[in-house]
Amino acid sequence: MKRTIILMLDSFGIGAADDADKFGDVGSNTFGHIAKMCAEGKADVGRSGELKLPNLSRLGLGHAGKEATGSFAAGFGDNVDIIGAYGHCQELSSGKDTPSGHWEMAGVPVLFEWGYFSDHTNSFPKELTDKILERAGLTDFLGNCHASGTTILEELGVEHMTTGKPIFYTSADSVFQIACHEESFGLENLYRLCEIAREELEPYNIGRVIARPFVGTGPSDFARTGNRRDYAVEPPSKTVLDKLKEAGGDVVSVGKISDIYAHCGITKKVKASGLEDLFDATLEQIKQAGDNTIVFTNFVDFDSHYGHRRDVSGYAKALEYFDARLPELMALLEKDDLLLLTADHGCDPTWQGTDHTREFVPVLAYGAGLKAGSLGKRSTFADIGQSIAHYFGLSPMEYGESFVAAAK
Ligand SMILES: O=P(O)(O)O[C@H]1O[C@H](CO)[C@@H](O)[C@H]1O
Ligand SMILES: [Mn+2]
Ligand SMILES: [Mn+2]
Repeated sequence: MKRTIILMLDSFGIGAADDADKFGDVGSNTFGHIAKMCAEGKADVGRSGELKLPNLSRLGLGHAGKEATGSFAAGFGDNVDIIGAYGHCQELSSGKDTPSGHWEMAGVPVLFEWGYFSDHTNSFPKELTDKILERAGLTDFLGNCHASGTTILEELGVEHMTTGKPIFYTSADSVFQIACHEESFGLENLYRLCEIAREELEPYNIGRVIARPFVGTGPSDFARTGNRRDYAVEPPSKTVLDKLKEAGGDVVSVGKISDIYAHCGITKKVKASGLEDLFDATLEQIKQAGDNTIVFTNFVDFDSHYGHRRDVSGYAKALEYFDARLPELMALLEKDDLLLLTADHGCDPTWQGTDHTREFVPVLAYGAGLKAGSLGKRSTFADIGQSIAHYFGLSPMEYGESFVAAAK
């Protein structure tokens, strides 16, 4: 029986990539800086002390971090019995965004440049927003800037609720984001507005439109909900997910995976939000998964709740929760299953600003006859996609080098 489980820890980078200078990210290290802050007693909100990730350590996380940066993260060292194959992957794609990272790990790096709205204020061309408003039957909008999605709600959420004007904002990512109140504006209205924006953005080469629904009555209780929806463009060529689907296999998306691949190569979508629900849903899908199946989960909270919010304690606590639940998941694995843990980019919560950071991502692989030990530095995330193709006996991907043997 052949099954691959991919646990995608959104934003869990393990040290500045070789080309971090092009992004202003030299010295960034999501994992390393969280561990350092924990060891210094500076990440004690809701948790305390050193970062403790015993199960990820046994899979090789600490060692992968050491190979990526030259030294072990604080609290991690050699005194662990390694059971996984571990490595660190450089990104080939031009951007440090979520779709690029995901597509590349499925074998399709993004070698073209995305469009960006790089002006921090008056970010959007008037002809674009005019068209979107006209088609949606609206007269005006708020925002028109780079922003953190929670800060902009504090600033403009009340005005949005009283005027009915949607909030349009962007970031260093190739995104057009729309925040609207779930009740006063309406969730379906927000989704419709995003679909219009997706169409009108076609000439601008923007990776994603993101619906950012929220609830609450004012800045003190505004909260974004799990009804976020990402409208991505389609990957530029077939990913390993498409290949397995075409070969008659199953590709189960848990959380926002399906959205990120624009629903290409997915045979089943399972909705879940929040770390606990995402983990529960993953376990349930592994229990149900038959032969020739990928179960692929995006754990988005690391990025959206903690990385972008620059919340070190929250990030550490979430990692410790994830780690504590890993044994439950590993107990469900069968002999030939392939377990892969990785990330799509960094989002160092100690870094300036609120954007992603260009980092190596870990690849921790377990099962499928893999020998414990180092896989070394991988020159592209596509090694993951190539390994999956090889494991399932699919035709090779154009990019990447496999680190697993084909399963019998
Ligand atoms: O600040 P929020 O809305 O979470 O936005 C973040 O999430 C988006 C997608 O990753 C990016 O634009 C990033 O800035
Ligand atoms: Mn991401
Ligand atoms: Mn992000």
